[in-house]
Amino acid sequence: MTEQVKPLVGVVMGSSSDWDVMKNAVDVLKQFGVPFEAQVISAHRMPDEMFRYAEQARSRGLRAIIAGAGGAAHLPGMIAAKTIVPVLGVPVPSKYLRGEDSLLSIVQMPKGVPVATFAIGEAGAANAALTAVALLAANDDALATQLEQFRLDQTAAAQAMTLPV
Ligand SMILES: Nc1c(C(=O)O)ncn1[C@@H]1O[C@H](COP(=O)(O)O)[C@@H](O)[C@H]1O
Repeated sequence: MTEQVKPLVGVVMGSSSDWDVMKNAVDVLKQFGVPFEAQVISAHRMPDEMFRYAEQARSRGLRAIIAGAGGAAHLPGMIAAKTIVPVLGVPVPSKYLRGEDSLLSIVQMPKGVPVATFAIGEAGAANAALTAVALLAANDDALATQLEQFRLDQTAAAQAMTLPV
């Protein structure tokens, strides 16, 4: 029997329709070898499951929760209301308001219940995961070295950019 690695990061989203955006977070966690779990939890459609997830997050060993939602995006804030595990909120682009509604729903938290809020869409999801990696790297030298290398590679790629002039 193989031993299950306990997830350190939880990735949750309000709908499977958020996956194309939120998979950018999952891809980063996979790239860094961070144990994670990913699932649909909707504050509006699954409130009891959402509270249970938030209440158990810390005792289950999660160190960060990446929560993405679109429109009336209450999921990140309501999870943050029920746990002290850092919540990283990702506004998913919405059908009618291009995600500006999602962004404002997530970012305008009352003082005392923070959600670290990222940019709308794919870059926001990837950056949320990179921030989760950085949080974990504070107590993990190997992960810190990996993150340093990622940034060096990124710098080299930018330095190698040319223009068609
Ligand atoms: N904002 C929320 C929440 C929530 O905050 O709990 N639950 C679902 N949704 C959002 O509704 C949008 C449309 O969902 P459907 O595609 O399932 O109709 C999605 O972007 C989802 O995140």
